[in-house]
Amino acid sequence: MNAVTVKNITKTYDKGKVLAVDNISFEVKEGELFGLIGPDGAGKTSIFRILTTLLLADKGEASVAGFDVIKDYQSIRNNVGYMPGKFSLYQDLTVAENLSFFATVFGTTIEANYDLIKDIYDQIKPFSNRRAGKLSGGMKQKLALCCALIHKPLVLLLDEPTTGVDVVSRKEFWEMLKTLKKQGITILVSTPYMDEANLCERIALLQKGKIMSVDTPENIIKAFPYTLYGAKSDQIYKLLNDLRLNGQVESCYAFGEFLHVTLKEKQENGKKILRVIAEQNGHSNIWIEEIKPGIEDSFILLSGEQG
Ligand SMILES: Nc1ncnc2c1ncn2[C@@H]1O[C@H](COP(=O)(O)OP(=O)(O)OP(=O)(O)O)[C@@H](O)[C@H]1O
Repeated sequence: MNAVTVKNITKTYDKGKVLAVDNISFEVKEGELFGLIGPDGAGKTSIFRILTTLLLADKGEASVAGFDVIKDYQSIRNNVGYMPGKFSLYQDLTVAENLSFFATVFGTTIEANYDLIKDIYDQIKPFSNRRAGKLSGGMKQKLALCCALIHKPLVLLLDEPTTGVDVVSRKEFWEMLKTLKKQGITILVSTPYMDEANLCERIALLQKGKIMSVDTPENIIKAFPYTLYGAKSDQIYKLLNDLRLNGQVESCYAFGEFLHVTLKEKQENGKKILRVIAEQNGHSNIWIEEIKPGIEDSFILLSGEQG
């Protein structure tokens, strides 16, 4: 059975003027760790709010844990754990009070489901009397996850849980998700960070309310149809412009300290062609190597194809 089914969902705002979600469909299998990957404004939060019954879609159907988002909204609320991007904690309540509040709302107790949250809660237990508003970003995130898990949900929906959190906490958070997955919980998580896509079993790449691809990160990367080159010289910005203006170059964009470049035609001697272009434009300290594409490269390519 699918844990989440989204079928031809469309959502607009402002009397149809803003198209936030554009006829999207995807499925999350039971026990899967599935990522919705896309930049700000791609439509991630709208999808989560539809799946958690907080927002009505204009068109389409969706179900979570076998329950329809409209007909069975009450059952969804009881079987889904939701960690919204913002405002999921009561800042004036302590860590322990937040947790017991969420347990009470769901008609359970902290003790009844403690085994599920124990490993995560142990990390914030020393601060159980501290107000949530006074916690660090990483600790807030752990507490919010405990609150979303306290009623032992079948499906966990996490909207940008690692946005604004330091690198170490982000890493710890993904470790926690792996452990929860092993305990049989289905996880749908959104993120604008492309590096986190590789930590999911399958992903949907989302842009301007449309899904561009749904597959494993490995397959999405494998489908990248060009040979990719990394390039730099002592005038990197000039090199970017020079390559973009050259008729043989298909795409060129800045990526960290390098440029990522593809050529229109598959060439045996692509490295040499790029070096000659750079030299003809007066560059020195030229470095050009064939490199492996990543999810970011696939995302940029698919975004371009989508226009
Ligand atoms: N209540 C609203 N009224 C009007 N437009 C909205 C509303 N909520 C979202 N939008 C617009 O819909 C689009 C999708 O927004 P959504 O919040 O779903 O995307 P997102 O991927 O979660 O991005 P973010 O991380 O910025 O929230 C954006 O263009 C956004 O400005």
